[in-house]
Amino acid sequence: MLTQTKAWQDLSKHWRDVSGLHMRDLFAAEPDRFERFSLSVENILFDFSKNRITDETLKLLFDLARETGVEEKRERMFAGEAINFTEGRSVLHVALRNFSDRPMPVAGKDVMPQVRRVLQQMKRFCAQVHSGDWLGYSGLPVRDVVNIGIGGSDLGPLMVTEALKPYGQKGLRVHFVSNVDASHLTETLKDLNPETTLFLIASKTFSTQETLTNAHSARDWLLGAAGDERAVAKHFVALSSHVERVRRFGIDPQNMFEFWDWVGGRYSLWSAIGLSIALYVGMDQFEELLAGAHIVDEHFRQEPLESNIPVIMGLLGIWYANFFGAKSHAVLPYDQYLHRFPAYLQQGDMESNGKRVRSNGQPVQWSTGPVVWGEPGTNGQHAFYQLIHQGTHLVPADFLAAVVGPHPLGRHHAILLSNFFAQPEALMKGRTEQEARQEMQNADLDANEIERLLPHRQFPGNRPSNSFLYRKLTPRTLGSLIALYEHKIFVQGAIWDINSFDQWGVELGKQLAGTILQELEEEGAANGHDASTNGLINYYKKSSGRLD
Ligand SMILES: O=P(O)(O)OC[C@H]1O[C@H](O)[C@H](O)[C@@H](O)[C@@H]1O
Repeated sequence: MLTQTKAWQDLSKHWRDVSGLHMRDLFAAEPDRFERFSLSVENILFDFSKNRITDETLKLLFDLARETGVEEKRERMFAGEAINFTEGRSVLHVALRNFSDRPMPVAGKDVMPQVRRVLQQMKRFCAQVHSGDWLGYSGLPVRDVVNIGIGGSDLGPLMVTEALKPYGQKGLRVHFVSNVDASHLTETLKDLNPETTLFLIASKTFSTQETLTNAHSARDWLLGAAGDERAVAKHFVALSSHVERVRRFGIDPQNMFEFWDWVGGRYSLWSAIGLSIALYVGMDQFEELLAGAHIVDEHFRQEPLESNIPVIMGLLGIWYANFFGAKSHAVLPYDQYLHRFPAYLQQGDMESNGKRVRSNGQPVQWSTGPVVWGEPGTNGQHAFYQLIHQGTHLVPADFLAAVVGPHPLGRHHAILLSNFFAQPEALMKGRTEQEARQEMQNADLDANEIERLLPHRQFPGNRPSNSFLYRKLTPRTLGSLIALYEHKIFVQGAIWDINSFDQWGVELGKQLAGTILQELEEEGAANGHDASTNGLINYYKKSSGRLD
């Protein structure tokens, strides 16, 4: 039991000793704090010195990782064991970017040949589309690619294609339709030409209601223009693990790019689900993305815990969630191209570690995954940073930025970076009473006014953050960044003793929606639910003329 491990108990005691320390004082006493508490991998500098930690804290956190078997669990993942124990599946997204010659076994069989086969198939397909050899029903090449998928079949490729805009291939545009709200598909298709549009139907299960509904409507849109079923083969490909359902939808399995049940949806952008990425940036750059992730996989697998970045990211998160009671974690990219990164990590982290049951079936007695949220800096500064600086919640935050911006435009990048450096500093230092008073005296406020405003204008600081400073947002660096977070999530799930790889909680709402959809479409009033749900459904039915 986690809370009964020696390391946990030592950490609890240690927390009482250090939680009152201020990082200002730690920095004043330790001039080498930055050198001691920063690491790097693949052009990414990870500075974790602005955390409420001492050497002893880190030592105890590493003890916790050891005592809870993080290293053994990591080995079990890389060895292809069925660590997704509620679904009996391996968790082997690392195989999708395995550039070593190590085999990756699932149930005793190396999966690398099939991984390479699909990569080759993606490569051939990208070449055909890029060269203009892949033709639509009227003989025109592809101009627009529409990925229809949701959750892991949307967020990863959407985030990556946004992040890698500067690497977009000329002439090919990508679009993402996820929401079953007809507005999403309608708005996307309104400016597209069916003759030059290619749909990627991305769904691991190929049974997701939103995706299939959108895919059927997209098919009708195409057939409305083409008038001939044979057009489907030229305009629809499937990215899925379920060949039978793909066939039933009417997509030729020849046009299917396969992945496997050992790839979790939220870990799938490295698989065939990444086809929109490969089409957009080219297969070479897609492989660079994989290579960046592979570098971090090797780092995670081989580095001792003490210099292992994802391990440290995970442990720091545990320090705040379980000892300081932090409930959320902010991800703040000072990089506009990463504007979907927080949204992507919301699924990655919250669907993985939003769990309340241990591996032995007992409820956990400790906090698990935090609420993950964020927006690009500097926008967030003008919206919600106030709460992070001065509110009553402790919000550990990750700051991310590139040394080299993609657009040399005036002083923009220097200004952006000045904010990237200033905010973590301000969070750490706060503003003392003395400083606040001095500032108001300098502004010639009268003495009474100064005393009245003093409590409002000082703030305690001591708010922790990590800074990630990478050289440039290349496909390789992006791959590394994403993999760092994937493994962080793994480390935390391992310590919390939960299954980071299932998502049963998502099911209940889906089942209820199925029943309600039927009720919306049939005669009469709904009466099988609680009074609120009945009331809402019947209000809707009356208002839309479906009920007298
Ligand atoms: O790829 P699909 O099978 O269509 O699944 C899409 C998404 O739907 C589900 O509800 C899960 O919660 C997600 O983990 C998954 O990524």
